[in-house]
This record gives sequence, C-alpha cells and structure tokens, in this order.
Amino acid sequence: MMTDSSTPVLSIKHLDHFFGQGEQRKQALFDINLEINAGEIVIMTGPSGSGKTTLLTLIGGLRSVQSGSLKFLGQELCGATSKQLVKIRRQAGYIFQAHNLHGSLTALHNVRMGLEIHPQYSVKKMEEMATHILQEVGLGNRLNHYPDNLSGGQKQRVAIARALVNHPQLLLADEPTAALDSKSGRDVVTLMQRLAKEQGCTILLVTHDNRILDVADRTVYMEDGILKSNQLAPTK
Ligand SMILES: Nc1ncnc2c1ncn2[C@@H]1O[C@H](COP(=O)(O)OP(=O)(O)OP(=O)(O)O)[C@@H](O)[C@H]1O
Repeated sequence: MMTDSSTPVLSIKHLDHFFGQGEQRKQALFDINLEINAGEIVIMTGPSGSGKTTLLTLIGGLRSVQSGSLKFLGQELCGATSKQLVKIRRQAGYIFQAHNLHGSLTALHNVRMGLEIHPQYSVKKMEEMATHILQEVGLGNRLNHYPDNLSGGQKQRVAIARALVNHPQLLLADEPTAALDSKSGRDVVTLMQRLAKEQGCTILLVTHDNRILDVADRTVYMEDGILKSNQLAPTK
C-alpha cells in the first residue's frame, strides 16, 4: 500500500501499556502521542528501561496494543486480530541490536528469508532481489558467507538488507549500532539513511549512540514511559 504525504505513516494517540497482572501489574507507557510522516527519520533516545523497545514492538505489531490508538498506514492496531497483526508485520522492516541472523544460513539465504513471507515470488526472483540488495549494502562478494565469517558491521549490513529487501514503508531499528565500533556504526546508519531515502521508507530508530543523532530529521526522548519531547533536531 502506498501512502501520500498527507497521511502520517504512524499516528499514536493516548497510548498506554501495562505488563503483568494483578499485584504485578506495572505501567510501562503513559499517554504516548506521536506522529511520523512518510520519509521522516526519527530517532528515539532515553535511559535504559524507559519503554523504547516496548513502544517499538507495539508499532511493529509484535505486541498487542491495549489502550489508546496506534494507526500504522491508517490501520488501527488497537483491537486488531492476530491475522491483521501479521499483515502489519509484513509492511515493516526490523533491525535489532543483535542482528538475529540465522547462523546456519548464508548471507544470501538470510536475506531471502525476508521475502519468504511473500508467496508470490519464485525462488529465482527472491535470489535476484536478495543478491541485488546485498550488492547495494556492499556485500556482493560475501553472498555465500555464513554469519560467523562476517564482521559485526557486515552482519549488521546483512540485517539491513534483510529488513529492506521487501521495500517496507517503515523501518524500525532498535539500537542497530550498539555492538559496533564507531566507524562501523556510522557506516551502518549512513547506509540505512541512503537506502531508506532511495526507497521512500520512513525510519524510527532507537539509540543510545550520540554519534549518530545527526541523521535524524527529528529526535524524541522517552523517560519513565513518557515521551518527553517531540522537536526538530537542532542540526536541521
Ligand atoms: N515482558 C515484560 N514483562 C514485564 N515487564 C517488562 C517486559 N518488557 C519490558 N518490561 C518493563 O517495561 C519497562 C520498559 O522496558 P523497555 O525494554 O521498553 O525499555 P527500553 O527503554 O527499551 O530499555 P533498554 O534501553 O534497556 O532496551 C521496564 O521497566 C521493563 O522492566
């Protein structure tokens, strides 16, 4: 589904989230409000345990929305069925801190897995698409390498290729540079930024890494489950 610039890719209103039951019940997110437009790169920062990952997993349809409104591409996730959530998941790409590659699969096969949720593609077509995006991330000569034989930055580039091979509308990245040295971290975000701009993809990136804040159009700050600020980055 395509979005025009007047429809926010993401619109969150009065979102609360709780973990646990009864005595153990604990509120993790409080009245979150956030809109992200097509093509924006938004960075979310904030201390450990403040609720960033919880919010990211709700947006990506990996957790059920309990209260408030969360619309992704105009579709309401609060009250969505598990079938609808599966559809949502297919429209987002994910990159995690621990790249989550399958150790027993080559780089090419890991990326191809990102397409296997779309039954319309033949194996040959999937291989072509996976090869192309791996070339784009500079790993054209590493197609048949296993993750153990790649550096941290290369593994993260495979993860980027896997997340973007579907041309998702939204890329959700949770501390994608955490395991990388500063040069590799920088390369990885620059690459995400370039590919997302080429594909018209929106990015929401959680990071503790101050060195990459300048890639954002906007930064937001989470503290104690409250989204504190929602402003233009001073660099732009
Ligand atoms: N599955 C869960 N069950 C119970 N509590 C949880 C669960 N997941 C997260 N929490 C709690 O919710 C709060 C927010 O956690 P979350 O992982 O979203 O924070 P974060 O900002 O992503 O932290 P970090 O930067 O360390 O990854 C924390 O208090 C955490 O203990």
